[in-house]
Amino acid sequence: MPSPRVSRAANNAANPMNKIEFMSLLTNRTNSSDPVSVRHRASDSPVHRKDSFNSTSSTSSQQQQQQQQLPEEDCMKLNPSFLGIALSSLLAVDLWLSKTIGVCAREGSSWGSARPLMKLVEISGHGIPWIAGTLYCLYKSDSNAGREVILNLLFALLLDLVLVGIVKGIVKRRRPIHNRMDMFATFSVDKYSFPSGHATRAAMVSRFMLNHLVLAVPVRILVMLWAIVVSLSRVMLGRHNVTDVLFGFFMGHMQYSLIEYLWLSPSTLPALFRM
Ligand SMILES: CC(C)=CCC/C(C)=C/COP(=O)(O)O
Repeated sequence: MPSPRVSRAANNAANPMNKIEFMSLLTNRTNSSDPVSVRHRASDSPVHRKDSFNSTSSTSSQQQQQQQQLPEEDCMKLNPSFLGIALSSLLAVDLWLSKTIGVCAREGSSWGSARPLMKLVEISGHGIPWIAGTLYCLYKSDSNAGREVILNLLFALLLDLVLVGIVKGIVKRRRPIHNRMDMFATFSVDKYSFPSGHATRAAMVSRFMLNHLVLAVPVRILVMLWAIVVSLSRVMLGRHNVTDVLFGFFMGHMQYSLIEYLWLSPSTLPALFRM
């Protein structure tokens, strides 16, 4: 049986690269006072070890410069930032929670029998009934104050469609894979899910109604519940992830504040109110 020393020597003779690589590691360790070798030692990644072999076979200054840059690149790959980890974790929780809540995503899902009811809730927050209803109220309104409020609601609904379309087009987040795309009347950007247009509309319209209509307390509670149910139904139907709806709800509130700021009135836009 050959001794370990003899077999190692035989191995090195068979594969000279082993010996060279071993020597290059040794050189890096022994020259610890040399700043360049300390830098080399900073990375023990296989990529870098391969490069230290190259440095022994070629010593051009360009390659040395390249080697000095590599450890920092390696660090970036091996140590992702805290923000990166936090975002990936949030995404994982979002996907898991959305799949868990998506109990009406299919007829065969655990709450599949409630799907037709959820689709009615979906239509109650759709843009077409809201725009058509607002136009009808505008046509029927006989007071200037009423017309002003309804015109601003129409403006808010149109602005919502534009802003949601822009954000969806920029973010381009796909709808959840468990969603069945059987939605009523959609635009091309509605293949994207961030943010939920139903959630923005529900938040904005409910705030608008609570602030500009005189409503009895039970009706006010119903309006708030409607906004919550419309938003929740988006995840239950599998149309959206939780973060799409949460951001949509927040964006709807912001849109309402924008409408308040841009409020159209006979003094700011007299031509619109002369009709
Ligand atoms: C066709 C019109 C006037 C509006 C489209 C409304 C719609 C389908 C929005 C998408 O909502 P989600 O982003 O919540 O799925």
